[in-house]
Amino acid sequence: MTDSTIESAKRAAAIQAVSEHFDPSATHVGIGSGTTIVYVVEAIKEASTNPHIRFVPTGYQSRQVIVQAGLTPIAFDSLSEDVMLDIAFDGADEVDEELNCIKGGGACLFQEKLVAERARKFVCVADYRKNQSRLLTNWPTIPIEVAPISVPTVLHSLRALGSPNPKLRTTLLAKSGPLKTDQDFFIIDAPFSTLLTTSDVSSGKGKGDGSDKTWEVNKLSRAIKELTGVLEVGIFSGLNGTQAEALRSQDKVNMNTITGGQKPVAVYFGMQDGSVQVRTAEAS
Ligand SMILES: O=C[C@H](O)[C@H](O)[C@H](O)COP(=O)(O)O
Repeated sequence: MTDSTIESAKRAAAIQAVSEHFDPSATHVGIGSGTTIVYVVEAIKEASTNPHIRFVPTGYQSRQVIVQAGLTPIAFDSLSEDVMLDIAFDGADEVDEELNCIKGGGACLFQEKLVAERARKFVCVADYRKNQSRLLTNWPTIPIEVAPISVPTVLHSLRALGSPNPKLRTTLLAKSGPLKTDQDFFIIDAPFSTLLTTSDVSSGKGKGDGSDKTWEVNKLSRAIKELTGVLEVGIFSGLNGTQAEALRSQDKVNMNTITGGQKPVAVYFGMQDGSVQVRTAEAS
């Protein structure tokens, strides 16, 4: 596989995702982070002449991409409480067959989760390397954003949860040291055994509660999030925006629905042969 095959795959997936989900009459659109989102913004720029759309970035790089495309950014915390984003687009590091995602490979995950949960529809765009049936198949670790002072404690707790060798992520620069996120926090990358899906647990393939060091996606996400010092976990799981909205409209508000959905309603994978494979919530 060449770099140009991967880049063409990302571009093809972005073009199709935007043509099938971007509505030029939208008012608020979330824009994720990473290398794939650049192609999404290019495709949106092509498709839209509406100057009234406000684009909500998920961090510094994301805001730069919006501004460089000549689009208008608006800070997440300047949105009034009742405003939902019409849609959010983002990349992913790995996606399983139930559309659970690992994100944070580029150190953005906290703002990405805020934006995904605020969107009526969250759509992911990725290349073929990210397309797996279970999480932690090809992508090796769960990225976790933590308060700097908590690093030793969180590393210790992650080992207790079954992660063999969690590591503080460092910069690749000559001046070495921990990598800082947009919140000035640190990232820990924690490996675990390949994660079970909810259907694996319901069909008796394992308990997924970590008792034998094997975890189901949602259970692991919750267990890590509960550790003091953890700001956010790079697992996007649970409900998608459509499911969360349906429950909210029936007044079935609980801890899973009050914050909105984290999972995408659709993932577009650019393939090696130039085609695009689409995985949707209905099919999962
Ligand atoms: O931290 C970065 C984000 O979660 C990205 O969306 C993710 O890492 C995918 O990035 P890329 O599109 O560069 O593969």
